[in-house]
Amino acid sequence: MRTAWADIANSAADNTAAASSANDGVGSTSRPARSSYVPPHLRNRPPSSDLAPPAFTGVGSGNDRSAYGAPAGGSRWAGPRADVGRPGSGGGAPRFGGGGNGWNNRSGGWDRGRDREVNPFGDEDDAPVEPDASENTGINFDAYEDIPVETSGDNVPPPVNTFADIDLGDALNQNIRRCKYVKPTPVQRHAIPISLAGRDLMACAQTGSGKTAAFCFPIISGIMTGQMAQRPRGARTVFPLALILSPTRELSCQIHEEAKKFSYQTGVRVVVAYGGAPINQQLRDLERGVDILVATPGRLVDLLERARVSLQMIRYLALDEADRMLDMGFEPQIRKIVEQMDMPPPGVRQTMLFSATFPKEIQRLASDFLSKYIFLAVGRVGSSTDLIVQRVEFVNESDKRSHLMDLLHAQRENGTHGKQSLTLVFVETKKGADSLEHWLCMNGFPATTIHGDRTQQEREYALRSFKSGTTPILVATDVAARGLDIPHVSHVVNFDLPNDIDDYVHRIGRTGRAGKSGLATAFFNENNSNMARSLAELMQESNQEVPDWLSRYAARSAYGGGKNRRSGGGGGRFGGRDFRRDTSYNRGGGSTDYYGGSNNYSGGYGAAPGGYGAAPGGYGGGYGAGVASAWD
Ligand SMILES: Nc1ncnc2c1ncn2[C@@H]1O[C@H](COP(=O)(O)OP(=O)(O)OP(=O)(O)O)[C@@H](O)[C@H]1O
Repeated sequence: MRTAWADIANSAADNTAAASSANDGVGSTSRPARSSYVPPHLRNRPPSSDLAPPAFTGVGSGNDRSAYGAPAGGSRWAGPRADVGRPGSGGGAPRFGGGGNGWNNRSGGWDRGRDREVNPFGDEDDAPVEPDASENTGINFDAYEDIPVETSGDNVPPPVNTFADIDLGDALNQNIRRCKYVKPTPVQRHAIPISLAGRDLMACAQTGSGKTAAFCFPIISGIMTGQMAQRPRGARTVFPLALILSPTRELSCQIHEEAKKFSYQTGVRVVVAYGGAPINQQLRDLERGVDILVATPGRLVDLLERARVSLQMIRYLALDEADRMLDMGFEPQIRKIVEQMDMPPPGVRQTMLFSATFPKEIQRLASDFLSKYIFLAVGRVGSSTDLIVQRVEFVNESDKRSHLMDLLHAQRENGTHGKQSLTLVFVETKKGADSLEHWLCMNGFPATTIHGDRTQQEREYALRSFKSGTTPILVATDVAARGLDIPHVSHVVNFDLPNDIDDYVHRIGRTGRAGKSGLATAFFNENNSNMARSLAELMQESNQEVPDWLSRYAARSAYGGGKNRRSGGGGGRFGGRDFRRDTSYNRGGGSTDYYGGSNNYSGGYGAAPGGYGAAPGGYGGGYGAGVASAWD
């Protein structure tokens, strides 16, 4: 692994030399006035006269995004790198041969007048960081190595094995080292080259497997190195180049924090906007400049309607938890943002959709937002990682509290209920969350709660208190089910099971992240019989022991009950993966409208077991009002 970083270091040294010889002398010597626009790739350039403006090589592109500046991944400084070896490089992502050192080796951060970039890595100095064997170094990441990967679409760029295989630029590489990421996770290995090649992407990979970096790295790198058209200067309107949407405020904040780390000293500025927090502070942040806007849909619509944000210059659109963003709760807002405002259309902007789950009906909806996209599945669509030990226990409604108490006592006795071991308990309703929290506290188990009826301040306080271990139990509704990356969550309890197996996958995915193991316990009773079959299948698929009684429930129950989205007529859970391969969607047969050409489907999964998914019933899913209201 160290070799990989040594490779980067060596290539960086080479690149420095290349950059200085390629550039001869017209750099700006003074900091621009606050009002003048400075393209991101120029912001961190040394204030000396020894750097020339870039020789834009106008490298060819297989995409047609040039109307909005350079083709995504197409324009790089000083021509393509020979060692990148990306396929279809006509439309590939040639890199700037100088490796970006011309501007990346400056430690000053943003050039925006009064702003000084805070070091998101804390007090560490700026010395290069060697990977530390204790954290994020890929321990157990080997657990992901033999996961089957499926890609489909036209001319899929091959995966890379190391970060050194992809030229993300020195500043970003240094931040990757600071994050102590030694090697890319499987989804990163596949998704990053695809995105750097300028391709649209629908990516499905297990919870906790590093999807955030998989969409952030190409965006940051693209903004750093791309030739962007001059952004208009509205009186108070800002024009971000990238938009990352996520369904909850907390997740948007988390992505913002991550993206700030990845973009530290790159000159790329990331701003977050989300509901429940004072808009004025967010407006002030936006006014200071924004390249990447991370937002929840509601607050973004507000900003768009006030004309404080324009999407006219968007080059990159990423939807995290994309299936959630496009289901019934959010779809109208997302359509408004993406289709009815001023965002460039698919094929002009680059669109990336990520989630751990992707029901086929949602895939079909999502295809409206994409152009000639590549479908990537790392592991089975909607599967959970077998790093999570799943247990299901039959517990009657009236016994749930005492059963939970037994579990917590056992944890305490085993010494696993310390600061380093957090327990997340999911319940169905907001009232239920408050009442369980109160009861736990009364019984000597410090707990807090997060749900949609709490103020944003209370939600943030609860999350902080949980993360720090002050209250090692968090009782939550589905507002905390997706995306949150909280270290040391060792146990997820589904006190109330959700009505949708995908929600279960996301909930239990709050543990067993980044190669670490975790435990998930579900309380099951008669009220959950519509979940029996999908739950048993999911457990089987993740090599878990399925109790006999659950198998009997599963055998009795048919798909299609309740709100099980899996029952949808899209072929079911274990059918084909990319919905474009499903004959019921394949209008023309053979090569379809969706592919826009031949495909190189490289699947490798066995046939669907047991005829699952043949059940009738269309997409009858959806969320009860109480659940939906937990979201932003
Ligand atoms: N290459 C890497 N090496 C080591 N750790 C990594 C790497 N990439 C990501 N991580 C870490 O893995 C954890 C999970 O990443 P992330 O939150 O992006 O997962 P995810 O796939 O988006 O999960 P979810 O589906 O729950 O949203 C994070 O703590 C992140 O810092």
